[in-house]
Formats: sequence, structure tokens, C-alpha cells
Amino acid sequence: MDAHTQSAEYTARFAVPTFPSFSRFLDQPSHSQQALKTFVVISAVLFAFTLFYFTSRKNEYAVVNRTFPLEPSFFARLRWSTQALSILDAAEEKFRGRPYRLARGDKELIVLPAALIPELNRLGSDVLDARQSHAVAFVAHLTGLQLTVKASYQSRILQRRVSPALPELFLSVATRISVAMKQSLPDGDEWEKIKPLDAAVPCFSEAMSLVLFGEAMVKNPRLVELAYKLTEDLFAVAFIMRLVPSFLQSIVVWFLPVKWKLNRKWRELESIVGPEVQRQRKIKEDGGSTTGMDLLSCMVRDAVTAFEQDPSVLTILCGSVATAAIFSVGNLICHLVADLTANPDILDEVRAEIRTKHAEIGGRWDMDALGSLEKLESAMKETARLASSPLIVYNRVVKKDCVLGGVRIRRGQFITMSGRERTMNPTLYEDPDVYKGLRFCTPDKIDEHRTRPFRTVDTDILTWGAGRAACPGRAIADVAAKIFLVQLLDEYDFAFVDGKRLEPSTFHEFVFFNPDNEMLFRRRKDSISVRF
Ligand code: HEM
Repeated sequence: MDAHTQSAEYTARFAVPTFPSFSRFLDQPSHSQQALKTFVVISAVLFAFTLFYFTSRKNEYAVVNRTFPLEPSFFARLRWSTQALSILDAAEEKFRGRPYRLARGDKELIVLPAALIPELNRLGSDVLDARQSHAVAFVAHLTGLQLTVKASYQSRILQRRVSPALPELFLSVATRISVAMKQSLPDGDEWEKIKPLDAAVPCFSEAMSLVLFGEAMVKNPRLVELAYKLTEDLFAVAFIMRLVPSFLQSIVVWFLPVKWKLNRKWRELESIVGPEVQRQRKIKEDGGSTTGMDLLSCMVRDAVTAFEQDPSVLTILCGSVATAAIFSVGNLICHLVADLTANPDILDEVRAEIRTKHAEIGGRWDMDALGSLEKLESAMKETARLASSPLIVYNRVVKKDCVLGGVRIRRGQFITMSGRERTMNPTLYEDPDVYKGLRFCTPDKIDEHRTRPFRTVDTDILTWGAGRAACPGRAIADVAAKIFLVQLLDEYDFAFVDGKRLEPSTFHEFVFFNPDNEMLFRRRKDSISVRF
């Protein structure tokens, strides 16, 4: 039997009985058969394209937080929300300063080594866009922050106009914080259990509302309350929606009562801010000028276009700054108090420094006096090093292809950096996971410490991010935190409930002091009563 006959016999015995209907389709052309063929071809092409997509261009760097190539991104979202810290630490261990891809679930980010910061800093905003990236992280289209994708002049004005005016604003800021502290903190000299974040946040809301809205507006207690309550709701919506697949977000969000509350708060904020904007615009139109150095007044004064002085726009921009400001400082302070409580020897040294300074300046505290507290400054840096939020910094969207130090980044990609690549680096910090509050002011480090105070953008700590979009409120945060701390550390003793230390919490990439954490506070009998 020749080969052809053998093959035909084989087909007749096995192939035809096994797939009778399919083979009949192939042998007898018809419309349905033609349609099936087309379907098979299109499916094959799509499959090949998908494989190509996942294996070629995107596989330039290895991926973390994805267990298999076509894993639904929902699982990456879930893992990232609860395990961001361990995912990043494992990736750092594996890649050691080499770029890799991070599947965050909502987006895939290229995690670049921090060594590229100087080169990245040289790129303009036409190449790297921070706003779009922040908007994605805070689900801006669902939290009311969508406008911040278009506008960033609030950041520019904060840095160029409001921060330089801090000496002018200092006394009012200090007074507001001091008065709020009296209302929020316990008054007795017996131990009292409190929630430190709940106590600290209204104090910083007073300070930030003054800096953002001005002397007259901050007298409205509802505005001060709205500033931080809006932040709470905004974060709640963002945290929840970051778990939801993108295609479902715009539906699911409407089932969240917190989203309705958030919308109400945005409207209420506009009803308070809007009339003030109109008032200031009227003064400007009549040829007069306002003098306030708060963000809102500066924005109205500097506005050139109608958009820049639109009451709704200004409400959202000032509100967006409030959401970036109040809890960031509150969290830092609470982490610091927890760190100092766990390290009473360092607390004693920091407190002694405050007392010595108080005597030296005759009790007349000003910004220079606060800035000269080197031990306090070191303790703040150390807390920020260990509890820095967010875990990933330098989040940008790439607008143009470029190659940096041999690393190719492409238009449309999201880039980021792991702050822990620096803060946990043993070549930069001895025993990096140990809190050493005075590590920055040892004799061999003190000169560097003096040239790089806490408010500086320092690429070894990355507290403020880096580059042109580094935190524009850092000078304000620094002063407000110190005003609060010199009084708090002088006036209070602290202890953990049942001696149990408090560790930072994380959710997604955000590190925070759990609002439910409790500590014991009591007034000190030998307080020197710092006053401003
Ligand atoms: C301890 C407190 C604070 C910390 C740790 C902190 C940290 C940061 C970080 C890491 C960024 C992102 C920077 C980047 O993308 O490279 C940022 C952005 C920002 N921060 Fe802060 N911040 C704090 C307080 C404040 C305060 C008090 C204000 C306002 C008065 C403020 C206003 C802003 C704004 C408006 C942005 C967005 C900048 C932009 O998108 O261009 N922050 N902050």
C-alpha cells in the first residue's frame, strides 16, 4: 500500500469519526462554514496579536504583582491594596536598582531606579506629567478632582507666593494651632486615652484653612471642619474605587453613600468659597487690590483668564490642596509621637533641646528659632524616612519617548520610584529598619544635616518626592508641624495603651497612622509653656 492510500485510510478510520461535523463543514462549503472559517482566522489573529502585545514591547522589563500573563487586573488591585509594602520590598530585593514593571491593577507602572532622578529632573513638563498621574492615583474623575489634570497654578502659587510669605503668616498660623490644641488635647495631669490623629487633624485644618483661604474665611468653623471632612470622604472614595475594575467604577461609585457625602461637601465648600471669590474679584474689577497672602487671595489677584478666577475652579483647586495638606502633616506628627514614645531617651533629648532654646531666646519663638532645633529636625526626618507616604514617589506620565541612563521610557507609560529603595538602603542608612531619631545630627552628619533641613527636597529620603512637581507645600508643612510639636512635646507625656507599640498602616501605596489608634496623654507638671 502506498503512502497516499495509507494516509487516506487513516483519515477515514480515525479523523472523520472523531470530528464528523467539523470535517463535514470543511468538505462541504456553505455560508455557515465560511463564517466559521472567518471566525477561526480572526480569533487566531487576535490571539497572536495579544501574545505579541504581552510578550514583545511590554516585556522589556520583568513584571511584579502579576501571577500569570493574562491574569485579570482585579487580582493585582486586591493584592496591591493590602500588600504594597511587601510587594515593593520583594521587588527591590530582586531587581536591586534595575527597572521593573509594577502591575498595580489600575495601571502598569515602570519602577525606575532613584539614581535616574537628576536626569529625570532635567526633563520638562512636556515630557513628564505629574498631574495626570496623581489624577489616576486619586481616581480624580470620581472624587471631584478631575480639574487638577488641567490646572496646576495652585502649586505654583503655593510655592512662589504663599510659602515666601510664611514669616508674615507665622503668628496667625501659630495662634490658630495653639488655640485648637487647647480644644483637642486633654487638660488634666492624669493619663487620658485619646485618638492622636483625631486630636491633631483639626489643629492642622485650622492652620491650612488660614493659609489656603485667609484670615476672614478661617473664622468660619464650618470651613475648617469641611476642609478635613472633605479629605476623609475623598480618601474613602478613592481607596474603595481603586479596588473596583475601571469599567465598573462609574456605576459602583453611585452606590457608595460616602460618594454622596463627598458631593455634598464639594457643593457646600463652593457655597462658602464662591462668594468670597466674587467679593475679591469685585475689588479687583473696581481697580482695588486685596492684601491677603493666602492661596485663594493670591490666586484671584494673579488670575489673568476667566478660568483662573472662576469660583468653582478655585474651590476645587483650593480643596485639592487641602486634601494634600491636612492629613499628611497630621500623619507625620502622630508617627513622630509614636516613635518618640517608643524611644524615650530620644524624646528626652528633643525636649531638652526645646527647653534650652526657650531659655536662649527668652521665650520669643519665631521661624528662625523653630528652624534651629536640630534634634527635633533629625527626629522628623527619621520618622519621615520610616513612615514616608506614599511608598511610591515621582509618579509621572511620559509624554515623549526618551532614553535615560540606558533605560528606555515610552510615551504613554506611567513611571514611578520606590521610596524604600533609598530609605531602606543600608549603604545610606546604618540599620535602616531601626528608628534612630538622632542619626542625622551625629558629629559626622551634622554639617550635611544643617544644609539639608527637613523641608528640603532630599533624594535620599524622598519625603517630598522630587523634581519640579515635588511637594509645593513642604515649607508650610514644616512650620506647622514644628509649631505643633514644640508645644506638644513640652506640655505632654505620652504612653502606649497596654505598652503596645503602634506601627504605621498601609493601604494601596499610602502609609498612614490608623485613625482608630489610641494613646495615653497627660499634661506635664514642669512644662515651660511655649507661647507664640
Ligand atoms: C508632612 C507633610 C507632607 C508630605 C509628606 C507631603 C508629600 C508630598 C508628596 C510626596 C507629593 C508628591 C510629589 C511628587 O509627585 O513628586 C506631594 C504633592 C503635593 N503636596 Fe504635599 N506633602 C505634605 C504636606 C503638604 C502641605 C502642607 C501642602 C499644602 C499646603 C501640600 C501640597 C501638595 C500639593 C498641592 C501637591 C501636588 C503637587 C502637584 O501635583 O504638582 N503638601 N506632597
